[in-house]
Amino acid sequence: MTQALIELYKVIQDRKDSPKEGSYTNYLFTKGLDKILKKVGEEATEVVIAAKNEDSAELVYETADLLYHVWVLLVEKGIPYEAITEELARREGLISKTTERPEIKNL
Ligand SMILES: N=c1c2ncn([C@@H]3O[C@H](COP(=O)(O)OP(=O)(O)OP(=O)(O)O)[C@@H](O)[C@H]3O)c2ncn1[C@@H]1O[C@H](COP(=O)(O)O)[C@@H](O)[C@H]1O
Repeated sequence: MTQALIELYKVIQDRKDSPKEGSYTNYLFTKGLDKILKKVGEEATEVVIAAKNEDSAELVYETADLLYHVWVLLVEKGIPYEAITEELARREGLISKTTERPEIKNL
């Protein structure tokens, strides 16, 4: 899972650095930040709708769409994927500590 997401981020970064004809990713970069933000919002809404419809296949499909568009946003904003993986790892550490100390669970 992590590796697939990292590979996807690298392909998106490569499209930004070396635009490719017919690339949907380059279409988004050409349109700019507002278009990318609109897509992130649309895809997030589609995730919510799929979940409410109890359609697992649709939920998987829309989640993949959302993850892709969020990665496009991060590349556009110049945020490396390591910033996300490190933040998740840091939280994993925090959650372990919280589990060991239930008295701070609600913090
Ligand atoms: N993971 C994705 C991916 N997920 C979703 N999409 C595109 O996101 C769009 C979402 O569909 P919509 O109907 O919401 O949007 P649309 O009507 O096509 O476009 P808009 O006019 O709304 O922008 C579709 O065109 C999908 O093809 C993706 N496009 C590309 N990738 C990956 O990105 C990498 C680079 O792809 P290219 O940029 O196409 O070379 C490759 O690894 C691809 O697999």
